[in-house]
Amino acid sequence: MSRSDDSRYLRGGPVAQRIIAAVREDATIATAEGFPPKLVSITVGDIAAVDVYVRNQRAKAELAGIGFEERRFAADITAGELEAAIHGLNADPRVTGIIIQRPVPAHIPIKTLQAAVHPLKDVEGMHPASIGNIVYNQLDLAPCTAAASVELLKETGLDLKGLEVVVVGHSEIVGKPIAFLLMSEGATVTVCHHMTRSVAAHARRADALFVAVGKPRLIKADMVKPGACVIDIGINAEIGPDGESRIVGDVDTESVKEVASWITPVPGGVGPLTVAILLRNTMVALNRQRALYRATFGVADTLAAE
Ligand SMILES: Nc1nc2c(c(=O)[nH]1)N[C@@H](CN(C=O)c1ccc(C(=O)N[C@@H](CCC(=O)O)C(=O)O)cc1)CN2
Repeated sequence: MSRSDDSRYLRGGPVAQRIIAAVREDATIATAEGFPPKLVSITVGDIAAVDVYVRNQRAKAELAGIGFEERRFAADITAGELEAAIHGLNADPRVTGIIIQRPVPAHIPIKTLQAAVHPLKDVEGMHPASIGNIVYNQLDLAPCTAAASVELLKETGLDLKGLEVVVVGHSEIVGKPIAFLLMSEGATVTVCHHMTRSVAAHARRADALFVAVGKPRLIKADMVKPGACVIDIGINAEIGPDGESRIVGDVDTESVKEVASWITPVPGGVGPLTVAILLRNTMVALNRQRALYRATFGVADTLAAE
């Protein structure tokens, strides 16, 4: 069966379109009221998968009526120089959201950069003070890839309460937030990582399996419970047999789709939804800024546009 007509594929595109249409309405109103949303992306160094992400962010931000600017920095920039650039963006009232694309080079402590972003402009909720919100079940602004992955699981209609979920990968931007988001929904969550003794043994028990490790085709059919939902979060660039660069996930899709009831394709699964959620988060951040202006200055909240 071809990719286009297989109902087992859980596609992010249709959900992303719905979200972007709603964001567009919000952004149009906010702009008319003198508060145009503007997202600034910070990229450090050259990484092909990140370039794909940023290209899609720009295209979808334009569709949603959100201003988008990319600031690119050389891989040998210092952490101090980057922090100074971020402080400049924090102080600029025209900038309403900041995203730091990951990964950054090893000499830059990512936590220091995230902590430099003003929490009100933190569109990923990755400031150390913001990431704790999901521990407290405040879920309206969560890290985008994690939120997109959970949103796709919800599309299956499975009851999340008590669902056996296994997350392979425990990064702070994807695996850990997924675990917290799912616990908030009542799922029973197991997180596997590089010290887990048998990832396969855990994975085979899962009603829903999330994979985010950056290892092409790590998960094979014999690691998946029949009827499970498999959410593939891997974005790995590789050269295909035709000599062209292509993106593949962490799941061996062709074999796993014979066992799973749902599987996210790569590309076309979590990726498009990640971008849509980033734009939705951008509006959540903007609305928090507006609420603060209102609380501080009364009704006038047109400062950003002036
Ligand atoms: N600050 C962050 N950095 C990173 C995150 C994140 O959530 N926040 N996650 C990944 C992002 N990423 C890979 O580096 C990535 C995300 C989304 C897409 C994407 O749009 N994919 C689409 C389109 C593919 C295409 O046009 O060929 C899809 O999968 O269908 C690409 C990459 C790491 N960094």
